Amino acid sequence: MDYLADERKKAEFDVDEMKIVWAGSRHAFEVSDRISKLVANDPGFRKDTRTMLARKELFKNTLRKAAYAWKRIHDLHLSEEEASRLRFYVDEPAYTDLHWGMFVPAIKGQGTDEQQKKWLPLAYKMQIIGCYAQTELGHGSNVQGLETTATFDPQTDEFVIHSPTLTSSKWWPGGLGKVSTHGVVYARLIINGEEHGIHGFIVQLRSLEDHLPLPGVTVGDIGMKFGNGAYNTMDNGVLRFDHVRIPRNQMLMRVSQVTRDGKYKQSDVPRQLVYGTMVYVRQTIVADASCALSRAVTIATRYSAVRRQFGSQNGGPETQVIDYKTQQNRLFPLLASAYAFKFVGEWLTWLYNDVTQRLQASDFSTLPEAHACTAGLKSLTTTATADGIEECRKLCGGHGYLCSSGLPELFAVYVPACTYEGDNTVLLLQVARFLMKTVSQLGSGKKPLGTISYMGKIEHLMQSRCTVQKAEDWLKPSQVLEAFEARAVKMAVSCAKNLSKFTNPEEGFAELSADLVEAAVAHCQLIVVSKFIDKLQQDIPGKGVKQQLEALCGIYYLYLLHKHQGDFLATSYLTPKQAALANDQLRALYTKVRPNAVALVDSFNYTDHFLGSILGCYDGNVYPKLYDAAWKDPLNDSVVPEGYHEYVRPLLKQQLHTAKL
Ligand SMILES: CCC/C=C/C(=O)SCCNC(=O)CCNC(=O)[C@H](O)C(C)(C)COP(=O)([O-])OP(=O)([O-])OC[C@H]1O[C@@H](n2cnc3c(N)ncnc32)[C@H](O)[C@@H]1OP(=O)([O-])[O-]
Ligand SMILES: Cc1cc2nc3c(=O)[nH]c(=O)nc-3n(C[C@H](O)[C@H](O)[C@H](O)COP(=O)(O)OP(=O)(O)OC[C@H]3O[C@@H](n4cnc5c(N)ncnc54)[C@H](O)[C@@H]3O)c2cc1C
Repeated sequence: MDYLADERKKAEFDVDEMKIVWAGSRHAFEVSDRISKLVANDPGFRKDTRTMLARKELFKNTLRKAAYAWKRIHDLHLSEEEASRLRFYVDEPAYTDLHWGMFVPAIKGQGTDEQQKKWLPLAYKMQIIGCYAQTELGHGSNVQGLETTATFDPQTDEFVIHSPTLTSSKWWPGGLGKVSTHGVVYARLIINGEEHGIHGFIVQLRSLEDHLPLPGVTVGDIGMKFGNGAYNTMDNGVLRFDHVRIPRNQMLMRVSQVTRDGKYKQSDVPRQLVYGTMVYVRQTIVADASCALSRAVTIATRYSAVRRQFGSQNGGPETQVIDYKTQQNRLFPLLASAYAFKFVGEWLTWLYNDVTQRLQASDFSTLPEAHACTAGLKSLTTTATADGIEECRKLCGGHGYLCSSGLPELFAVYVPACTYEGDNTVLLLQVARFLMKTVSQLGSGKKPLGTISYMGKIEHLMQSRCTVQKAEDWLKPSQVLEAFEARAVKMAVSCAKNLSKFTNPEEGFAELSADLVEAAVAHCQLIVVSKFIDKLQQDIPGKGVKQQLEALCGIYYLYLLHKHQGDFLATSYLTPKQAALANDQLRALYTKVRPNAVALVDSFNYTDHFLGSILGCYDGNVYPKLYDAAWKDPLNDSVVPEGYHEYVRPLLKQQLHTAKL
């Protein structure tokens, strides 16, 4: 029986068409739908006991699943696209994520043609397994501060890789701890006693015969991480080198080269391309944020429609908690954010591909913008998603705290996204630097382009005032864009003015960094809002689909406007009355979305297997499933628990004795 059938009947739009919008295209939908069902129906990919397994068992099971996934990919002759969807729906962090997601891209992006020809076929066939070994015990954010050294030995035409201090131990790389045979290792290049900064080197770590560490290599796992199951399926590792020698041609040499006679040569590509893999991965993290958030929102929305508390009239049913405005005010902006992040993720993928093509044609002009966008949007979307998953847990009341809700594990797996691939604050400071540079160049005649083109309208935006007179005026895209642009420009200009009061700019930057981070957030929110609005300019087929997306877009920006009212008021763009009208419109949009809420999360097309949540199951039959699951807990295997006779019975006996006295 479908306990959510009444909710589904209320939908005012074509869910099948929305599924295609969410997937990105009909083709993407068909691949995703087919592969998600394939994984869901295969007992080899079960994950329902994951949070109960001890680490060793958990890890072995992950190795089994990764090998099984590889076998299925081969047996079924899956394409690259299908294989990546399969790994996604298996839904278990594994060493393969780093192999495919960082090791291979690092070689592709930073290796010469010759190096790619040698290493990529081995990696594609998984005849070698790689990780991305950059972070050290002492330094993660400050990449220039890494201490591992790679010293060129002209006698033997080799680099000597060495960990000179405890803090230079590599620490965190996923897949390194127990599995990787190779790593792209980042180290300080030294030639003839002279330092040339951080470079990537392909280093073999373990024997391909018996998997033992090669001479001079010390390697292991760094230990349990936050949560049950969760990211503990990954072998994040520690690695030390004791004068390990590698051939010269294992330095990744696309950006710079070391010649046979020890000359350091820089290509005509910018040095920052050494950071290229991080730009690539940050872009994929933005696309993934919408997946994690939409998953949590699906659980919270379905459960909120099933759950009833208070409000019974004449013995009738109680109120569905989704009908409380407070629940809507917490849930619907997250639903809207999931869609917003999807669309900005699609756009960012486009931007990344565009910059990659330009780089190949030696056009480096858009690299700073690509860095600022990937860094800023990675920070914005992962922070909102991690907070959003936790909010969804609270939206599910007490039951949200059970592992069977799926939310604790989802949070534990997701939350390190705020730290890995760049700490979110550190990344926003990068955006702030980019904004300050842009403001300082405004008078120079250099026209700001792309996501900062609004800075070109600085004179108008600094003077302009909001013209909203009634709540519906907040539905006009031009009005909304101007509001977000004026806020962003005014916050950036205010920071620039305050910075100019310092004689030492770096000192000023450090002192004002909290304000600079807020200016960066305002800029990034403008990008997300504008990309959502751009999406709505496209032809979107399907009955009612566009109207629903318009309502969600409105919720996204009006919620932000409400939450950051202080910025908009302080920059004098809005009056308090206009801010109140925005809030009226926001409530009206909640009412519009309410009957469509369950159908809007159905449009994500997640299987029950992928959701991994009793509260979020498609049929809404929550209570019997929760009740049954409780009895399956290993603690209920016996009626009297282990340890009773040892630790509880003696206490009870003692109490009986005291009672007699
Ligand atoms: C999935 C799970 C697996 C996880 C894996 C990991 O976590 S892996 C580990 C992940 N680890 C991390 O994510 C570590 C995070 N840390 C970092 O990425 C860097 O240390 C930094 C960006 C914070 C500072 O960089 P810095 O010390 O070089 O100092 P600086 O600020 O002075 O910048 C100098 C110039 O370079 C520019 N520029 C910078 N980056 C890029 C870029 N990517 N592209 C293009 N350009 C870039 C910058 O704009 C500036 O330009 P300007 O003004 O001269 O025109
Ligand atoms: C689950 C997980 C997987 C990972 N996988 C990999 C991997 O595969 N390969 C790899 O190489 N690394 C990996 N990492 C490491 C990761 O990239 C780093 O932890 C990350 O870049 C943050 O660096 P940090 O740990 O040095 O943090 P720190 O920089 O020490 O951050 C500590 C605090 O200091 C603040 N801070 C730091 N610098 C500044 C500043 N300039 N201004 C203001 N505040 C500042 C930060 O905001 C933060 O609050 C992984 C990490 C995790 C958690």
